[in-house]
Amino acid sequence: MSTQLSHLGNDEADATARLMSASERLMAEAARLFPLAAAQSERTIWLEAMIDEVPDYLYFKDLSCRFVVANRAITADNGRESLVGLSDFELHPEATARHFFNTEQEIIRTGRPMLDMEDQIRDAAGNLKWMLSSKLPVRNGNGEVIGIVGTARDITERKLAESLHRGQADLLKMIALGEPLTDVFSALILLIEAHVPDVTGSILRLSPDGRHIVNGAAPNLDAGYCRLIEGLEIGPTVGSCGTAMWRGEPVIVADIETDPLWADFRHLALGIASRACWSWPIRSYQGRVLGTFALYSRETGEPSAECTKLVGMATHIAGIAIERKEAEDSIQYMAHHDTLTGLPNRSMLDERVASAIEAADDRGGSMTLAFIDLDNFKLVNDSLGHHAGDELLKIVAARMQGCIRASDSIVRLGGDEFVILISGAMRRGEAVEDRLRSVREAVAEPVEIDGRSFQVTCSMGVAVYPEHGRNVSELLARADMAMYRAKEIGRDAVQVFTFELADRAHEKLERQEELRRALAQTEFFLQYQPQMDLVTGRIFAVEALIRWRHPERGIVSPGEFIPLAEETGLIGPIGDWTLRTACRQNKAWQLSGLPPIVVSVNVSARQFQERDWVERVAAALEESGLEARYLELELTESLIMEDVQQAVETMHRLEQLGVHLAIDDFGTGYSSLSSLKRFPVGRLKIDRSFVQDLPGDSDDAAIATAVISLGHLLQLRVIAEGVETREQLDFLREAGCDEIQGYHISRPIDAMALQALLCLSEC
Ligand SMILES: Nc1nc2c(ncn2[C@@H]2O[C@H](COP(=O)(O)O[C@H]3[C@@H](O)[C@H](n4cnc5c(=O)[nH]c(N)nc54)O[C@@H]3COP(=O)(O)O)[C@@H](O)[C@H]2O)c(=O)[nH]1
Repeated sequence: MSTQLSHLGNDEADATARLMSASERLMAEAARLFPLAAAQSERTIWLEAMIDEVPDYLYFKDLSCRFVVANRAITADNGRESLVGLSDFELHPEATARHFFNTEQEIIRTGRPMLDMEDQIRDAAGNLKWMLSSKLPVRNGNGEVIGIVGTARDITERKLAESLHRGQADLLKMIALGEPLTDVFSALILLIEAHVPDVTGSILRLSPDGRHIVNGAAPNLDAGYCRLIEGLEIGPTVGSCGTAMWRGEPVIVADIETDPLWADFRHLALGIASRACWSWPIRSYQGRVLGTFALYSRETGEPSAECTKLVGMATHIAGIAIERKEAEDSIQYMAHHDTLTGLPNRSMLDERVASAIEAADDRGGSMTLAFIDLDNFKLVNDSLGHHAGDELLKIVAARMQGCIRASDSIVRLGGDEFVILISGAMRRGEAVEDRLRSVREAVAEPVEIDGRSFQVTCSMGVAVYPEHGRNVSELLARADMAMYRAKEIGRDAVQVFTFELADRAHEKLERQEELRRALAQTEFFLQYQPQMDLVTGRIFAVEALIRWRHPERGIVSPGEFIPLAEETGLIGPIGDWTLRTACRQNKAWQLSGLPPIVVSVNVSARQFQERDWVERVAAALEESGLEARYLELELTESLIMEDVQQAVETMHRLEQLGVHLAIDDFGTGYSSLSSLKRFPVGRLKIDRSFVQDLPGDSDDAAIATAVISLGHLLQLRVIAEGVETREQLDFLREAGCDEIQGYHISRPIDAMALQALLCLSEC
């Protein structure tokens, strides 16, 4: 056979040359093996015999595309004795044959080979096969094309593996893109059905309670059958799937008709002409059973090893899909719910308020937001610990949820803050306060945590759409504002928002800003009010009293700004400033040669409760160089009574520093005599209110006398404040009071004036 390839391109010439040289080598090999077969006819016989041994298809066709030579592989696969003289039209369906014919005619017409073509054919046994084929022109000695030579190789397995890979990749992509689980399941089942002949797949899931069958997908299984098995309780003999889920292991039923596992359900399966059902559990990464992947077959029997391997892949992918969906669902849940109480959270509130507003607009109606804050929750947290605080929140949340109507929602904003959304208008004659009463009452029911029983109340602020705000943040801010007002008026109350409230809050905010500025720009200063020993007549101490030199309002008294400073937390830095300034001033008086006196500084509750308060007192003393015995801290009765245990501890630490402690405003609080005994204080200060009507008011006279006696019984010194008259002084001296403070001696004065006063009395 001679070859003329000069007219072909390089690649094509190479391929053709390879094929031709392979034939030549084949012939040379035949000549080497059979040197004695010299005659051409004999050589042809040997050559054909050799060609028949090749497992790939090898053939030669003439110009009309009829087989001239065809090896055994192609002949047998076509179910023939010989293909010589036949065309593809006699072997394949019309469309396939036409495709082959057109390709081959093109090769003959152009003289160009066609290499590595992939074609799908059906063999004589009816099996679909994928073939990789190359076809090349064959020329005679004159270079004329006289036919084609073709080779083809069965690549069905490789194609199946490729399609399986592609299918898996597509499935993983679907999972990654979060496509619906039923779509992923259906694609998975179709993939397996495409690779396992004559089976119908199904995926079932296990219900969240771990007890019931839930349909996943079964694109080719009878829908009526699927409906009938939905919700069945899994168990030791519940067909293949119910049993596989129950056992957590594959259940291969080769014959549904006889297998006892199907006793109660075989009529269902036989109704859809299924004779075998093989079910494998789908598991989570940690091994939890999530569902089953099952294959139904019309024939009795067991799955092949290949099928079992494929299903292994399928259950793995189904497990990933379900776990991902569960993770997605739980992320969604967490994004919209509070983990502690299980109530919806702020993001859910936004959505619900938006749709409640929409509904109100549609009906021309309204909706209401109630902002709820537990009263003194911090106290529970601080005194009983965070565990108790968390428990309380859970209990209260459940109680509130139990009180609201199905159409309303309750949300935890965070901490001890909740919001109730009341959709729609109130009923005729019903006020919002009535609607919220049951919630307040439920909250106020006694709570028992860790063996301790106590009660909490709550304060509520209400804002109504559309009167009080147009959107969720406006409504929430206004309900919050109203809630603060409810706290201000004594807690355990409901306050509906009003625009006057908003003005007040705005004003407050402005004053708060002014306070900040005052601190930054040192607009504060101290005045000092002398305290006199009634026996010696000596000024032995002064009380430091803060003042604010406001740029527009002039001197502002502490009674006006201390409560706001306490509320906003600014009392911390303001109190520090007072303490440091008073210590520095006292030291300065000492350094100026005056006899040492004690400076008394007021301490607010919030300051006193700060964790590092004692350290801050120590720092003020150290910084000023003042000895601790020349500093007295005035604590009010009510401050101490907020948390007696804690207060006594802090007082002892202060006592260890060496500072004096006094109880201010004595008589206005509720200190019990037993607790008073435990306070390491040196002085009681009779409140001004009991002094101002002395000596005329017999009640006040009795109280003042009693406080003096009580103080002395406890070995405390007693000072009376607000002494304005000689008569008051005389009465107090007569009653045994040790010391006095008041306008009668001196109004609060600045440091220079006090220095002069001290100098006058001492020098
Ligand atoms: N936490 C802090 N509280 C402080 C500080 N400085 C003052 N205060 C507290 O503010 C309240 C008002 O104080 P103020 O306007 O300074 O009034 C004090 C005296 O001026 C007033 N006083 C004294 N003598 C008389 C008198 O004869 N008549 C009369 N009508 N008033 C008099 O009494 C106030 C002192 O009270 P007290 O502290 O209870 O001794 C007041 O509660 C201050 O405590 C501060 O720096 N921090």
